[in-house]
Amino acid sequence: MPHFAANLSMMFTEHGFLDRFQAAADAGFDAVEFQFPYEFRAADIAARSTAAGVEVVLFNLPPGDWEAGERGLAALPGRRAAFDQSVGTGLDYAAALGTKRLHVMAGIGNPADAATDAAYVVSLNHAADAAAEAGVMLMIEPINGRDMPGYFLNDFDQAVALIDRLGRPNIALQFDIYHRQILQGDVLSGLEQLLPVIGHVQIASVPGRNEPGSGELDDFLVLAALDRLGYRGLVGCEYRPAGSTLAGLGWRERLASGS
Ligand SMILES: O=C(O)C(=O)[C@H](O)CO
Ligand SMILES: [Mg+2]
Repeated sequence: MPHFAANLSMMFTEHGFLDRFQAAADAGFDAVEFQFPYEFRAADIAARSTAAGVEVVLFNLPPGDWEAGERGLAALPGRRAAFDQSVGTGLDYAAALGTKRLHVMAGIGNPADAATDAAYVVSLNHAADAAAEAGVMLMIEPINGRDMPGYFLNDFDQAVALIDRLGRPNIALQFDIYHRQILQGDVLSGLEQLLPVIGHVQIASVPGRNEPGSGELDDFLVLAALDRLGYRGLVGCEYRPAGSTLAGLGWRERLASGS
């Protein structure tokens, strides 16, 4: 059975953010991830994750001005200084929390635009240098255009070609099964082919983005395939519980029992 991380931006939202660490531990998770921790002090988050005994395995770099529509800065030609600053902030939080994986959001932009593509490459190279010094892996994740219209990185082939082109050992693919199924399906072949460049996996049902096992895909078959393929990394539970978080956790027992 894969090693699961509770996504605290989507799960346990019955509690305030800082209380979600203990709630996840009480529900049997020893690892957590979340999207944006930046409205809280890193020291306060570290105190809660340490007290709960959960490892913080992944979060995102600051995404720019979310309210104004920004969804990351890496591919934005005019936002290089802000991107560099976001790398510094993300790495400071990672150091405080002991986190070894950071997701770099690309931003809204046209992949066919040469200036945008060039900005993305320069940004990722810069971030990879800084992250390497800190022993941190950077993740890039294709995101479907229904959830995030206009997102620059919206294709798995595009992401893998970029990882190859950059050739940086600390840049890897965040394979979100939910986005993959919406973007192109063929999930099992994708996992098998891309395994060498996958640094993190996330899961949610499609189309509802709820608990695994509640959508169109046989998520249990996909999770079994991850084991069979030898994936030993984390699987982030990046789903919105259909009801209460605890009531929805029965999928773990169903997975374990194979029913
Ligand atoms: O939306 C997703 O799938 C993510 O993993 C990111 O954290 C973007 O918010
Ligand atoms: Mg994701």
